[in-house]
Amino acid sequence: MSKIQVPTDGAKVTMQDGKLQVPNNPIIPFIEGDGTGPDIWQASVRVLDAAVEKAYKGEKKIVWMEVYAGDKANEVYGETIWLPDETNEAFREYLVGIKGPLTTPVGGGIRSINVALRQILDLYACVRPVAYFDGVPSPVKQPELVDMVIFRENTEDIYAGIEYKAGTDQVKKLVSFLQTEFGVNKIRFPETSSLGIKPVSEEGTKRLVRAAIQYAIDNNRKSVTLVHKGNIMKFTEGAFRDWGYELAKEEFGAVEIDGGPWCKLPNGIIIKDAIADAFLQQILLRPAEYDVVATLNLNGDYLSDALAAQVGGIGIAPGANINYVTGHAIFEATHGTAPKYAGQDKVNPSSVILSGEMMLRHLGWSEAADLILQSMSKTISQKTVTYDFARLMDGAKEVKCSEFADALIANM
Ligand SMILES: NC(=O)C1=CN([C@@H]2O[C@H](COP(=O)(O)OP(=O)(O)OC[C@H]3O[C@@H](n4cnc5c(N)ncnc54)[C@H](OP(=O)(O)O)[C@@H]3O)[C@@H](O)[C@H]2O)C=CC1
Ligand SMILES: O=C(O)CCC(=O)C(=O)O
Ligand SMILES: [Mg+2]
Repeated sequence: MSKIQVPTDGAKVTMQDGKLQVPNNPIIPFIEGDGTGPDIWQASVRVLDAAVEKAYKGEKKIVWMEVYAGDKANEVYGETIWLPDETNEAFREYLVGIKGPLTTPVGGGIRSINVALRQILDLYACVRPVAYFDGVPSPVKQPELVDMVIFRENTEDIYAGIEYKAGTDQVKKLVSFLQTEFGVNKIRFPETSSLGIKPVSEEGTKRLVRAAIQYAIDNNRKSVTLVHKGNIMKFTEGAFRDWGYELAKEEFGAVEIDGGPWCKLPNGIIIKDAIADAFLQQILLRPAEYDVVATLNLNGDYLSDALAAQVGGIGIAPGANINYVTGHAIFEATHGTAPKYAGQDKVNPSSVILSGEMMLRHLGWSEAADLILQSMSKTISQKTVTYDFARLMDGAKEVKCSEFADALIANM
């Protein structure tokens, strides 16, 4: 039986001829999230609604529709249900949605619901902009030099969840197959190994790199860097690099610089690559040299949190999961459920609010999105901040999660 209450006063976002069609009263499905999710969502939704109201004076309005996943799905649907089919169907039907973080247990238990949503809806690009707001406390000397947008492949790599546990019949069969059919003798402890499989495809790589290059072109960015560990994982991460360059040449007219492999698009955008370990030190030492980044799933996960830390932490790190072909998109913060702060009305809601800002821009409601950015800058410059910034800022006024939302609304 359906538990989702479909609002009667809204209309669907649709996709026609590759363009999003957005009514003035779009129905937007949302998942509140686990842990600190409910506190953050309650603060964020007020800010998003206030920005839309201020920008469009009632002419446009988001019609929210709650859908369930994680702990709340358990409460609403019963103990074994974490991601109901009708939640997937709602995101499929209404195209654009937003979610809070959901818990994933370590070692055993359910596989990630967050990853499942991306896979089920084929949201192949995880887009995470990382930019600095003046006044945010940062561990680096010149955080303002960080202005990057991560395009993380979101459906492949070891996140595909193809893993076999040590000691099981499955892993024994797989080890034996590798040894007998392929002569593999490099599994150091075959009796006690678990195995994981890392699928990386040409199609998966090319659609992600295509999105990253198109984004760079549309937003006048300077470069796209393919980040990989292709010296070690030659046919997965190395192929990601090669397919990326190939696509840049075949579809975007890139030509090699000084014999390659770096190349340049006709409009001057540089396509380059970096090995992931070196890249992690370069972003600390020379962040201004990097702009749009296209990378594989695991690298992108690590990189997102590391880069977020450079501009103030994952309290202010937004993101989106997008399929540019079907138009499906779910916006979500980079951070997780921060469970130790659950129910304390304490954490920073900025990551979800800025994910909402990305969603408004994606819907074409840029006036409302701009209001959020302006008010975020103003509020931070007034040193009215949540605990995460307050603990590193001299003279800050520490406010609760909900009070930070109040301050943002007052500053619009
Ligand atoms: N997309 C998703 O839904 C994601 C879900 N997860 C899941 O979340 C759960 C917890 O993961 P964990 O590794 O602890 O990572 P979290 O991102 O949840 O939290 C780690 C630390 O980051 C800081 N932090 C996180 N969110 C905020 C915020 N909104 N404001 C201020 N600070 C924040 C806190 O730092 P401090 O302690 O210094 O105050 C917190 O202890 C796991 O089950 C994990 O799988 C993780 C990532 C993404
Ligand atoms: O799904 C999870 O629990 C973690 C996912 C994650 O860390 C991410 O997507 O950045
Ligand atoms: Mg992560």
